[in-house]
Amino acid sequence: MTPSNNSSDAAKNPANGRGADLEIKDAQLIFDAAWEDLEDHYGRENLRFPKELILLGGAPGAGKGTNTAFILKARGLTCPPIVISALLDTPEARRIKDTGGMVGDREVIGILFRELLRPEYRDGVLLDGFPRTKVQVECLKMLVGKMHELRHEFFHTPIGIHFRHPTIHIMVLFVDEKISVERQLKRGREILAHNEEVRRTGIGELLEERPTDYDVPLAQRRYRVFKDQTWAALQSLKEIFHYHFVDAQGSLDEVEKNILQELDYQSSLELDPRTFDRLRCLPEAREITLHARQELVKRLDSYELENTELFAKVVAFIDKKMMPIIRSHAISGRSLINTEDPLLDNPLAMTMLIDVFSERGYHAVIDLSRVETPERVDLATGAIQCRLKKVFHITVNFRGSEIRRG
Ligand SMILES: Nc1ncnc2c1ncn2[C@@H]1O[C@H](COP(=O)(O)OP(=O)(O)O)[C@@H](O)[C@H]1O
Repeated sequence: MTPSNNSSDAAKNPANGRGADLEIKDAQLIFDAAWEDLEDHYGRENLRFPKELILLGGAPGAGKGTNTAFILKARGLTCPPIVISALLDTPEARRIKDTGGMVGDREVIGILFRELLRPEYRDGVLLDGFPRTKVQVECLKMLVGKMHELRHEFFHTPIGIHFRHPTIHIMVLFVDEKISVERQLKRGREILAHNEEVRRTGIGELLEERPTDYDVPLAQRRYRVFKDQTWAALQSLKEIFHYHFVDAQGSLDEVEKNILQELDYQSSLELDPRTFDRLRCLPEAREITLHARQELVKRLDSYELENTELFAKVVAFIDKKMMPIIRSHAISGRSLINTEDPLLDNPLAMTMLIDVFSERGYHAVIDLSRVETPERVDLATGAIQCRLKKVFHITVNFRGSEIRRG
């Protein structure tokens, strides 16, 4: 594998004219190659990935390394984290990292996928620094897709237990450029001091000295690369996975508090996979309210165009039969209208009525009751024959008048 590949480098820079489609195609090619390699090397039944992935992102110096142990403890994980930049250790990868750039997606994906298969990560693992680009984000989505596919494939087999429902958390530690640069330089100073001490005493291990931790323009470049590429790429994961945004500007204590708060809040969402599968067909309230207004407009226009006659009847019904009553309740803002009009037997007419009121700023609710009215008695048997009467109770609420008596 080559340390850097041109296609993904180009994809990382939207300014060079390559569109999102090409980025996805790149991702598909990179993913397919990496996946094929895994299947050939390990066999499909051995592609056992971690049940839980915690993807820790954030600007350089945001505190990813600093807070890793704390996050692992909070999630009950005991295995060490996977630090992506530490995995990328070829001379070429080092050269790119030293100048504040990013190593090619092909290399990152290839190395990471293999690493994820290590048995110690089965229950869950934290990844520090992945995904960093749009292509890596797409590859992550494809990987999770494959994890679901394998889960279904092996569900009813003796090895089904190794293919559990994956839970993916994205945690982004946010700091601004000023703090990012300050903390990168702080880390540089700490590492220098540590290494001097190791050399002096011969005790301990030397830490890597990164050029970006000692040079303000390089540290700034790293921040900007993060902001332009990684930040945007991470946003697209919000809708798919558990997404935690953590303000990491404050003191260590404050950041820990923010992390716990985020994890606590989201843990209520971590249902058993079967429960989740059962509920996921129901949209969340925010999803349906988000586009409610546009949907209403679309429906009203379609009534006018496609069901003109019925729509005209509904509007005439509201105008002639309901509005006089509603007007007489203008002070209270609440009126209840009962009707047996057969127009409302048509469910579409009912929907139209509710929609028209919504569009005009009212809130209408329809309730239906069926009343059996005795019509005839069979004198021989005593049986009573009833007629079914349908009564629609329409409640219309709106903002009443502010006028108060007295
Ligand atoms: N909340 C914080 N307040 C002050 N310094 C911090 C904070 N979080 C991290 N640091 C310091 O910033 C430097 C970089 O942190 P590090 O965890 O290595 O960042 P990252 O892994 O995100 O690049 C370290 O010197 C660390 O001690």
